[in-house]
Amino acid sequence: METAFDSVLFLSFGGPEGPDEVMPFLENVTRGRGIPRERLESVAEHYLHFGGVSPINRLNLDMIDGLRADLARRGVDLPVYFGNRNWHPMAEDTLAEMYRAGHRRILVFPTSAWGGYSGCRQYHEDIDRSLQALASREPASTTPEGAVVLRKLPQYWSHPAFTAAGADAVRRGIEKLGASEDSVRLVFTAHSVPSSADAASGPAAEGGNLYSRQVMAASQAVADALGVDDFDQVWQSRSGPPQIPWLEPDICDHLEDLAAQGVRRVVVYPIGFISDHLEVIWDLDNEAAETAQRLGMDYVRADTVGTDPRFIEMIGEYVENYVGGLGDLTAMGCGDNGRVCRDRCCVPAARPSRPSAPAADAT
Ligand SMILES: CC1=C(CCC(=O)O)c2cc3nc(cc4[nH]c(cc5[nH]c(cc1n2)c(C)c5CCC(=O)O)c(CCC(=O)O)c4C)C(CCC(=O)O)=C3C
Ligand SMILES: [Fe+2]
Repeated sequence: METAFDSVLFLSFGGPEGPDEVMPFLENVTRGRGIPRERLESVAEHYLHFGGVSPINRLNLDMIDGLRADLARRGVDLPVYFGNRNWHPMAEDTLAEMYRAGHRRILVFPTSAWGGYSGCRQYHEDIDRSLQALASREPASTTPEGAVVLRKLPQYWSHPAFTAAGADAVRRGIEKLGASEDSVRLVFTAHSVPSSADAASGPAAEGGNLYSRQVMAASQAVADALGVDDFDQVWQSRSGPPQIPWLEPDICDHLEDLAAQGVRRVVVYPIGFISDHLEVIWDLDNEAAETAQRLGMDYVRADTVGTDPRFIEMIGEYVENYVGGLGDLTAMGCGDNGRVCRDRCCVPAARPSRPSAPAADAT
């Protein structure tokens, strides 16, 4: 097979690997974001509750293993590298390593399914920042002969495999609750974002709110696959000062409302994330689970898609479709070298780029 692309960068958020890394990691995440210090300290405690280790890196490496096997099955002979926005291995370092290994045409798979600033644009910014770092480390990368292309793969929130894997996760969650006379309320959750950032994403003609509209459409698709008419869309893990509006309702407030309505059994599916990382295991398995328990509700948190074979195959399918250089460049979220997406996906930026690069050299 002729390959226009020679490698894959699996690009994610990053997470600490021990107690000493928690604060430096959080400082990278929140640099220039105006997140109150108290919020940082309480989030640090969530990480410290798990020994300062976020499961996110291991979960990403598991998906990468799956992807490697899937690519081998397809006969797509591309190495898969791993890099992050906020912690080691930093995307900047991984890109330099890839460059030194001779890779010049790189497909980037982001671990966010979504559009909008946090879901899409920030990954373009990571690519841009990594290229800037490469220019100073490897000046040849700025010459025509040494030039690099990093092509971000499209958003996959509407891919049938994402829907099917999610529907099965919910099905398993419902089974875990066990049989009962009482019906089960299905609740979808995704990471909250500032309402202003949500409003600013997506074509103005369509009313902005790209991220929340995508999340709701994805939830609707999973509900349809399950034949469920009644479900709720809620949000989680908000940060930022309380006076600034973020997408609501929050999952815990919503559980209170459901209990007041007499709902006794809930399955919560974190459709906003692709692995059971800290935002899932803390905010849902601890906080929301405790809230449900206090309210006397039966509560099950459904699995994220993670290493579900259909989801891994979806990633492999994207790589295979784009490897020859023929993939659809107009697909939402797709773009080269950190240049913003077509279709006015996450333009205009809800916020300026970060004022400075994160501490890529910190250990
Ligand atoms: C839309 C979205 C996704 C989904 C898309 C995607 O997956 O990319 C996501 C994922 C994640 N968010 C994560 C962790 C954090 N997010 C924070 C802060 C923020 N997230 C935001 C949005 C999102 N976040 C926003 C608008 C902020 C405010 C500050 C800012 O504008 O940047 C903070 C700061 C502290 C706090 O929570 O206040 C942390 C620690 C982890 C890693 C978990 C682990 O370590 O296992 C993951 C995968
Ligand atoms: Fe985008």
